[in-house]
Amino acid sequence: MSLSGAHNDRGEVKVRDSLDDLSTELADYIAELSEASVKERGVFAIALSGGSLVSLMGKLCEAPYNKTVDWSKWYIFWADERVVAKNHTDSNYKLAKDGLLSKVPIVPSHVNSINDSVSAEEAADEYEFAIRQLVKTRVVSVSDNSDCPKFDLILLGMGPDGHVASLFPNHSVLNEKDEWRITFTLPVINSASNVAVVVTGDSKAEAVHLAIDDVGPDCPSLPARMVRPNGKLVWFLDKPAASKLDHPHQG
Ligand SMILES: O=C1O[C@H](COP(=O)(O)O)[C@@H](O)[C@H](O)[C@H]1O
Repeated sequence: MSLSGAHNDRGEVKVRDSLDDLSTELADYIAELSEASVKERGVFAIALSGGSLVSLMGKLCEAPYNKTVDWSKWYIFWADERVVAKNHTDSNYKLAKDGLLSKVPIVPSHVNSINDSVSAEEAADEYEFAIRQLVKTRVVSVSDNSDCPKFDLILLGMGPDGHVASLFPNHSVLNEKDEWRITFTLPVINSASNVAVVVTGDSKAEAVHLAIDDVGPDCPSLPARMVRPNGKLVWFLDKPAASKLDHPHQG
């Protein structure tokens, strides 16, 4: 059984029975957004995270998606990256390369990863500069309200503590208004046309509840709750992750 529906002002919530169903739903969603974006803008600017997300995107490497998606129009970014060498096991670039990018015909020059041979600060500055250049040429759109990039899609996972990307609870970077950094800050995430948060497992159920349900002002700095894009927000959950929602069948 699959369920989906609007969940107050916290976006659309899709709950799937199995990881297999969730992966198919996610692949369909990404493929549809890619098609719409290529039709409208000629390109698809997508930002990835680390963790379990990449393996849940695995169906994109299989039929029919591997043949129907216009990979030549994809521009890849990372919403979350660690400052390590690109061949390091902690590298989100490596994770995506091994699990996705090496399996589909993405143009190598469209892959915007960090420079791993400079300091964290320099890498952050370079990454922001590179994105600004692509905003200038409209490979990445620009927000209607600020100079922030407006990615066609930002994909996030969430930790059991409610962190998204590398935005952890009670961290000062949650208040960042100007800098984009290597790990995207909230102004960048919230400027996207589409944001999907993909969460599985019962260890995340409480954080999912706190991020989505009407829980009052008790957890103001839960990063996942601060994801409120100008565009569309969709939650992809398996049943264990959705198990503490007030109305898991709402909508
Ligand atoms: O630490 C991180 O965790 C989240 C969630 O990862 P998951 O494996 O539990 O899905 C991930 O999205 C983020 O990129 C990473 O830095």
